Amino acid sequence: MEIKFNQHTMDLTFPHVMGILNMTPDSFSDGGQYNNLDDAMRRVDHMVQSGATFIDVGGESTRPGANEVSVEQELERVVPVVEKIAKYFDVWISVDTSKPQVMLESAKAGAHLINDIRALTLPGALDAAQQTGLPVCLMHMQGDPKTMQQAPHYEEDIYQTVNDFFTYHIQRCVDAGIDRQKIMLDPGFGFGKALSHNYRLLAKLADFHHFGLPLLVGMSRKTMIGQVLNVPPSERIIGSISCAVIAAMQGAHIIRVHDVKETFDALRVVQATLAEK
Ligand SMILES: Cn1cnc2c(O)nc(N)nc21
Repeated sequence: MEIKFNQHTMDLTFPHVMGILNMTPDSFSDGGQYNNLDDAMRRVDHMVQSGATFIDVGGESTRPGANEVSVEQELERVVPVVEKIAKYFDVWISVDTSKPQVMLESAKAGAHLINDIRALTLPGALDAAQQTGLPVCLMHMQGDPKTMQQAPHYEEDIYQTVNDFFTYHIQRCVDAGIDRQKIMLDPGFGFGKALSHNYRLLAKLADFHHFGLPLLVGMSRKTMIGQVLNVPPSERIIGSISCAVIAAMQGAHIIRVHDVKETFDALRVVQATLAEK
């Protein structure tokens, strides 16, 4: 599995670790420790040295209950960081945004992937993504971060709901001129889902391979782990690694995490196993 775009080839024939770089003051897990560029670059260096081959740069917290951020604020938080990572590091840069302007500016600054938790549904987002020519990750979410966890409910099987969501949004992107081969899919763990919804999606993750597209997953330190272990985010690393291994053993291509070194080592054990399948 590989994605070709703008003279780049993204090799997804092995599982990748995507390191999280929250440039937000309220990120639910790293508490916004990286409020300035130098701290952010030190964090990126640590994650790349630890095995991350993707860095996901976000300027708007997407945790449950999070407030929205202005486009100016998001541009200020994200674009300089994307620019500096592109200049100093050999790593795929993902921009975690729903705003068209942030997509366009980040692409100009050197981003390689658009990671939109809202699946390009804000006004102008679909066209902006198409204009960048970059690969896009389409993630399922019910509702929005502010309210999504108040009472998540699905009339039908969550797998079917997410599967139909992917079918619809892939077609929407193709109709807008985005090459189908540039699309990645993500079930959106924790985005408008109760505990059972999250684990059913994890249990059936491999069934999404029928689309023939890369799968990106993010479960790191999330409530779906906290609810099983009854521990705070800082004590969810073993649960997070467990989720990463369960996903990678089912062929997930990109695992979005806080704990890069630990996940990288776990994925190398997964790779050794899959190589003997
Ligand atoms: C920004 N962000 C937070 N959680 C995420 C997840 O699970 N997937 C993707 N694609 N992005 C996420």
